[in-house]
Amino acid sequence: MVAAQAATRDAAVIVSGVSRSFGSVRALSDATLTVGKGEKLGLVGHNGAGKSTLMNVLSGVLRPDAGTIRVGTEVYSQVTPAQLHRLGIRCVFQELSLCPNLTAVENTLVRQGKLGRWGWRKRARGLIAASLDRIFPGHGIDIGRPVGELDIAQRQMVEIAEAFAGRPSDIRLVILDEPTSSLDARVADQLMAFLDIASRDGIATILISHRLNEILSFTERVVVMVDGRIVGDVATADLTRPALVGMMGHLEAAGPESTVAARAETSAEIVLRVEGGEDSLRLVLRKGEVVGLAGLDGHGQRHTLQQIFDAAARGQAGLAKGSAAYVAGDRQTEGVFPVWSVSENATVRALRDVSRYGVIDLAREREIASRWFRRIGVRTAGPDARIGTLSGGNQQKILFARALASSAPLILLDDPMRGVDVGTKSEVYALIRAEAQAGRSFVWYSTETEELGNCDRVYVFREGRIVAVLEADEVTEESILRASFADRPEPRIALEAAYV
Ligand SMILES: Nc1ncnc2c1ncn2[C@@H]1O[C@H](COP(=O)(O)OP(=O)(O)OP(=O)(O)O)[C@@H](O)[C@H]1O
Repeated sequence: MVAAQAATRDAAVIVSGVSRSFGSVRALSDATLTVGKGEKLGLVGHNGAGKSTLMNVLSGVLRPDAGTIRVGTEVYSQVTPAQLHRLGIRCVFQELSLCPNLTAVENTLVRQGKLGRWGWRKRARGLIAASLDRIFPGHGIDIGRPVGELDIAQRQMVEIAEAFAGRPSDIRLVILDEPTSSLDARVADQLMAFLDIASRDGIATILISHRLNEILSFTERVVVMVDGRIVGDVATADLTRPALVGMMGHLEAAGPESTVAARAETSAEIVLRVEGGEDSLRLVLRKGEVVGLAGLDGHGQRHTLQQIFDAAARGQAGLAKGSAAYVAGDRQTEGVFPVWSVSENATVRALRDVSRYGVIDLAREREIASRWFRRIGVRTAGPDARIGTLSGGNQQKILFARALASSAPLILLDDPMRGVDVGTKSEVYALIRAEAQAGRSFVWYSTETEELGNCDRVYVFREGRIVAVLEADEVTEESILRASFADRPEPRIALEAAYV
């Protein structure tokens, strides 16, 4: 395909003919790529296309089977992560890589290595605090807390700040794998504005993202991967969204992702009501409806979902016991069972359906799993593959299959499309609508504004309260931000909900 490679003399890094296989899966095939000094490069492709594998080779985490990496004047066929860190190549991993029992400050020491024997804590604190303040002004993160106690968006911010900590002249290239997948629009914008500054400082970035609008707005050049190969390399100015989706392969060239128009019957029975006091805005969910939760991340949306889930798990507040299934976006801490197979992960919520007299019927387990994998388009080597061998987006799809394969009438979605590719997303949106039409009800928290257009109604949260209700056609980034920052008296809502 077209080659719009950066000029070699200004190259920060040159990857030549790199391949990597996992057993029979050829994850990366003869990849060749030049990243220019200070360049903002986008890397896109369907789930399992090989993007993370390329990044892992570039960061020294994976050894390539063939090919070389050139950094400055040196050519390497194999490098260690420590070597690459010294050469100024840093990564922000999709499955965040911070040690959860250490604080952000201690993690900085682990990353940076040499901070001296004495006073390292103060130096590490200074580095991470400065980096967080520079990229995410007003972040409010306590860098002295163990990282495992931070929510997923905060962990993502710390991971990003770690990668950019230090003098710009020491950093050559930062690869960011889905860095905004848990960030709300405001924080994602802060990051994008910072990437411009980094670029002016001579730091090159590779942005891997399924948020194609982000790729089109913030990069200079886009590289497209399909099935382990680089199939396109185009200046962003010459691209449109449909053209980009088309280049990503046999995925439908969808327009904007919010394509699900059907509306639920307004007279359908109410299945859930989250009540406040007088004058407060309440959340009402009817059978067959899809309602969205929006607003800046961390303003009570996730907490509300968890309260509903807990009430359903205990059979309280009018909800039948076990009537809700939860799809977590934070798959690392709340989602997958890492040493289980993909079918075990998918059917764990439907154990009653796949067992007889307390014994799991393996054939039935595989049958249910395979059916849902086909519906959701999971790419896996087979139902017995370990879930950890799947690409991030495919792992996320398994969590979806788990919830939908259960018989729960109420599905709670906690920003569930993290890292899912654009083609699959539109299929999953249609699937959600089909399940809603069949009588299931959905409460869907999303940090992606576009996605909320799929909902019948959207509730905007601010400081633990619902401050606005938007109809689907009123949902825009601007209307959500306006409600999120509205300077007016707010109705009080008690999220210790009363359910019907
Ligand atoms: N450790 C592993 N063992 C076996 N197969 C693997 C392993 N890591 C990756 N793969 C396979 O390699 C292929 C490429 O995966 P990769 O994670 O690079 O995709 P990706 O483009 O980053 O996808 P996503 O958008 O979902 O993150 C997939 O088929 C995946 O299942």
